[in-house]
Amino acid sequence: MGSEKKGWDYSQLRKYDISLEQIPRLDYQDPKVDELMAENEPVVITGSKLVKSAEKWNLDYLEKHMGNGDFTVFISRNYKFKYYDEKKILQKLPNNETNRGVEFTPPTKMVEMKLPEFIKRLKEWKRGDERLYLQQGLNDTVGPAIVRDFLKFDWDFCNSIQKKQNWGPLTSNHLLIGMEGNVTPCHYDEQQNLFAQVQGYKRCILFSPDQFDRLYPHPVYHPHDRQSMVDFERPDYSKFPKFKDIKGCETVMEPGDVLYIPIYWWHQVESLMRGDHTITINFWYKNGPTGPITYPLKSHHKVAVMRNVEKMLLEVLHDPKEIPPLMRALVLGRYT
Ligand SMILES: CC1(C)c2ccccc2-c2ccc(C[C@@H](CC(=O)O)C(=O)C(=O)O)cc21
Ligand SMILES: [Zn+2]
Repeated sequence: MGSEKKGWDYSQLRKYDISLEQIPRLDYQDPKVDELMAENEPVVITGSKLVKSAEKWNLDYLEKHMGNGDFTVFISRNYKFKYYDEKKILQKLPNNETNRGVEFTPPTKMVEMKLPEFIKRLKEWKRGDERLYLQQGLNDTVGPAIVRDFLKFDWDFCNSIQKKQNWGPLTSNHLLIGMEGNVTPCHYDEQQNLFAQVQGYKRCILFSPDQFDRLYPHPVYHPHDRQSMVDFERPDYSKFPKFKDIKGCETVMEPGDVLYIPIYWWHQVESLMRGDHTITINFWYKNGPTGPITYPLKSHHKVAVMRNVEKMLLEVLHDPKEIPPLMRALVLGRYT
């Protein structure tokens, strides 16, 4: 990103000790876009009209047209919005023991909020206040004008990608309204994601699934399943030594950009500091049928295998503490 007018500068990015390449930015008509997506490689698609009908979605327009339904808003006392799965907080073990001895305090609160209140708190926010992040699945509770804009998304564009890449059905669109400086910490999802930037600038840092052993995800049974345990701002290299070798890629998204976040790819997303609020719409698709399995397995297949092994071991051993000794006995000295 040279000196051309880009509407942001490096002082608005958080500093990490991570080596990052640039994610390619290609025009939506460039055939290389399809090639990269077919390889499950991330790419920033520019110039599409995917969410052009939403470019007028500023806060006043949304306040006027979003209807008076409740919206899901996450509240955090710091700038991080680390996702947790509520269903995994209080889980019963088969022998009726709760929590598997996991003490978990949710790092964010999830509340239902009317849009005018959310916008008021966004506008009145000052340093030290709690931060807010609206993350609402777009459904029919929104007002008719928003439905009209939604229907005017360039569905031919994303439908043609879905078909070309042989993806499964579109499962959801989420409207994300974040405060400047908000960070969604590093995690992976099990869906293909077309991440469309509508307002403001968002920095996306991505890592391939083969960086799994450098990002130390929480155990599968943990509420923070799929999220990295490493705090990028203060990495604990004694607990997570391989994080030092991490290799990733990044981009700063501008309004109109569409980032392809391939299934199982790790991503950390931050709304630029001092960059005003951001608005994003994501398009999540189920993955298509896995084609002919080739060997050695692709790294994202290995992640799926590891998840299944963890689930099976937990099912039979009951106690998570029994997993490391059993895995060591199985591997050390035998599969070296
Ligand atoms: C994980 C979570 C909370 C969730 C649970 C259940 C249904 C939907 C979603 C959902 C949707 C978007 C985000 C944030 C976004 C990154 C960013 O823009 O901050 C991102 O990570 C992505 O688009 O994949 C996060 C979530
Ligand atoms: Zn995600």
